[in-house]
Amino acid sequence: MTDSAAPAIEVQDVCKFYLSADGRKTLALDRVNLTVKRGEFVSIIGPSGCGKTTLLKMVAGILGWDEGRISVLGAPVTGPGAERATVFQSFALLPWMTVLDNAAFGLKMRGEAKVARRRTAQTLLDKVGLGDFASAYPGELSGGMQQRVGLARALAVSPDILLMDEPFSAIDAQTRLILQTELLNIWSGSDLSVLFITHAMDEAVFLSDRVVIMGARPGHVTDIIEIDLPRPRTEETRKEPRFVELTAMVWDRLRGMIADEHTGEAA
Ligand SMILES: Nc1ncnc2c1ncn2[C@@H]1O[C@H](COP(=O)(O)OP(=O)(O)OP(=O)(O)O)[C@@H](O)[C@H]1O
Repeated sequence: MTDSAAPAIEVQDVCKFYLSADGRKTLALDRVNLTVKRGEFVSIIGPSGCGKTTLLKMVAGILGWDEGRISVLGAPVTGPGAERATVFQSFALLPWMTVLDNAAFGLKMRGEAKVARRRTAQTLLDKVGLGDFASAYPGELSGGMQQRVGLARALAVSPDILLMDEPFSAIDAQTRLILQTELLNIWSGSDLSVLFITHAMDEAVFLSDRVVIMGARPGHVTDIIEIDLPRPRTEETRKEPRFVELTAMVWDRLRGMIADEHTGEAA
């Protein structure tokens, strides 16, 4: 059961420990709180190892936690669910399947009939600009095109919530800018709530309503920055003084933590 008034994602006082090979318990996330409202686009940025992927996997329902509560659409997370879809950095496409069957894969897992799932997948491939590549194989596509297939596959299952773990980080810089705009176009015409992990400050600012900054050792939320840039955002947005200012603000908040991390490494 979902609650129509509840936020899309609610993380309350969540702690996560990992067990190291020698049996020691390490605190990976320390009392993390995070809310993503319905229809909101929220990015998480933070130094390597601060627990961004751990948090996303917990919201996806593929990793447990030790303390606190996580709910989506008002219902406690107890595992993966039909209302959430995930896009990973690694594309995670099946190389022996055509682009169409890759895009239809989530629907196949849900038991949808072949004709219906292929029809839906074709619609989504058209939406991400790959309509003509349905019968190609992933190995024949560029990285940017493969990630478009990953996005089509995630959207094909009509999720309420899209969880994206550095989806554009393996893609060249120019294509990345184009994919950011395409993602915003898809999101703005939908009711999707998005939780997006990135290392790129300009990407976080360009895409988001709010940017959540995390610190490491143990992972915790240090800041939340409201991104008050008007929408729709376009290539012109990137040239606006406020865009530059917000990107600098994110860097200011991150810089100290990253400097500490390098000092720690050198010691
Ligand atoms: N399976 C695991 N077993 C033990 N420790 C783990 C495991 N997975 C992650 N960790 C540790 O938990 C912490 C958080 O890892 P996580 O991958 O969530 O960070 P991250 O912020 O996503 O990093 P990156 O930006 O480098 O992808 C790190 O210190 C990592 O070494």
